Amino acid sequence: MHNGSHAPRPITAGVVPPHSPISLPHAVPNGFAVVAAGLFFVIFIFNSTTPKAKVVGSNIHFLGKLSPIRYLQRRYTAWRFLINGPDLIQTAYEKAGSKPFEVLAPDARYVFVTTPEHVKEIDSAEDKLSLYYASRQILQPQYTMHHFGLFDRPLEGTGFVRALRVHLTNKIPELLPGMKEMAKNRFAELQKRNPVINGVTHTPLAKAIIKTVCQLEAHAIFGKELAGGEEFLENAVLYIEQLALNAEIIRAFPEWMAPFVGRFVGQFHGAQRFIFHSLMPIVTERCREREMALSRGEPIPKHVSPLFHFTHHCDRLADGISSPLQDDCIQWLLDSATSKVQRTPRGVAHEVMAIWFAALHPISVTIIYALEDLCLHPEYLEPIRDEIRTQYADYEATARGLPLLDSFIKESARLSPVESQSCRRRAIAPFTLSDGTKLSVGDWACTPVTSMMQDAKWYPSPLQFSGFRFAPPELVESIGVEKLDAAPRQESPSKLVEGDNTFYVWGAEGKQGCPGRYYAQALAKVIISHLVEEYDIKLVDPNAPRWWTWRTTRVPSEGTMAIFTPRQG
Ligand code: HEM
Repeated sequence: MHNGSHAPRPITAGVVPPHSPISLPHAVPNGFAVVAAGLFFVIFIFNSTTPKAKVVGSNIHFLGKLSPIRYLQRRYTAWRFLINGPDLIQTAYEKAGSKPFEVLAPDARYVFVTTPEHVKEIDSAEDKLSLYYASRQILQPQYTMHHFGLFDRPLEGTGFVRALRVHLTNKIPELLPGMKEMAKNRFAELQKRNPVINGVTHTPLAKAIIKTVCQLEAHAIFGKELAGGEEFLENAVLYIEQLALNAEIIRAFPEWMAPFVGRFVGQFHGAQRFIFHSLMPIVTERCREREMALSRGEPIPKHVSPLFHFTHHCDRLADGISSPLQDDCIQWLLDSATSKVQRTPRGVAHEVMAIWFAALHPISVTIIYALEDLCLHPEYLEPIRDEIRTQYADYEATARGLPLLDSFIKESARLSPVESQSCRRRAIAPFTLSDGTKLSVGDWACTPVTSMMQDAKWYPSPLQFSGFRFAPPELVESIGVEKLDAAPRQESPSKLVEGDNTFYVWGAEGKQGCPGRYYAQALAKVIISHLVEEYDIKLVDPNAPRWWTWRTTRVPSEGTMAIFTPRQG
């Protein structure tokens, strides 16, 4: 078992620490433990025999087809997946070669594929293998996103993908200057609340980064009215934590019990209601404005993001040079909606809540691990700082550049990815891969993203951290540091946002891949640039566990403390 400290084997299974999104109580009374164990056993047996295992042609074996011992072994492995997922995937990956392989979880059978041909097959069978239904199973949105899911998303695609892939991506150059200023202010403000020990501020790294990212993303996604309120921002983070916990509880039970369990657990967690009811008046007003403008044949009013008011864009606007793209995510969703229901206030509010879930966690975690890696591999700091000092202004003006930082983040994401499973598609109809592997309704197709990114077939010295592995070779050579020059590199340079047949961090390369990736990498560059430029950073305990795992997700340890010392000059 690996605990996430900086030792080279990054595939981990960890213990669940307290105060984590899915934390367990420290000490439980004995009587309670017995009842909980009994309940767990009942659920275990019950869940193992629910209708989802009885689909026609399923490869999930149940009691009738297997010996009782074999059956119990398989169910035990399935439940072990919750705390040991990445290791189980890695073991199966190593055995399978390039063939598809199966890993069982308590509530699904996962079929992992690794060849580009198979990935293409699973990505292009949208009528049978659905990203949307996989997401629904993960998130349980009916119970965790204030009754989202009352309508089914049309299979031909949705407006929210366009809202992010086209509108948000196009807007990055205009957002960038305001983002840095906002990151600076937010981080400094959060620092004031952190404990001072022996005259030094100790920063809980995960919390500080999540809250900083939350502030920046809230402006782009929820709009200025909401992003300015501290209570709203607190609830925006809490909503994700409660969602993750509630969805896990619901998934521990058989599917037919979800409505009861979902309604029950939902009562204790109010952040989803807070977010929904905060959004509704704003979205309703936007819908009304839009309808009125359309009925009068007038242009639809645009809402300017406050990020524009920070730096030189402010001057440009003052000079009368305005951009036609001055609006926010609520606006883009309304503009991009493909059905009437998605243009209703409820529809838009739900889409915003779903986007928020996709947006906040993975990029925050990517930034946290990259900062930790910078502390653990300080030899990269000076070249990166130098690049920021000499090229950040260009980056801000063009949204292009910072290749060393880009490569460093990519290497960090390769060795400490947020997820060990990507390209998830749930079978909504039976499906057969070209090699004859069958998926039944309810099974999932997916890729073993961590195992592939750490395979010596494609990555030389795959477990060695090489921060400039993906940077252009002549650039690395020009730094003139032998140690960095000698570290393993890929045959061709590539950028963080570029996926390929061995790098599925952003999902499949087809139209279903992550629509927020360009914004995500900009956010990471802004926040990391600001922090390394303004502070010397060190970890209080560089050997402490960095993460724990739940299913396939690597959750940053809340106990990781860092010291940010303002740099002179
Ligand atoms: C490091 C950060 C991020 C990572 C690693 C990441 C990764 C992914 C992956 C693997 C998928 C599934 C794609 C597939 O299965 O083919 C996905 C989907 C998605 N991502 Fe990201 N993402 C990140 C940041 C963001 C951000 C910042 C946003 C929003 C601004 C976003 C919005 C979405 C949405 C809305 C989807 C669902 C697309 C759909 O259902 O069709 N992501 N992302």
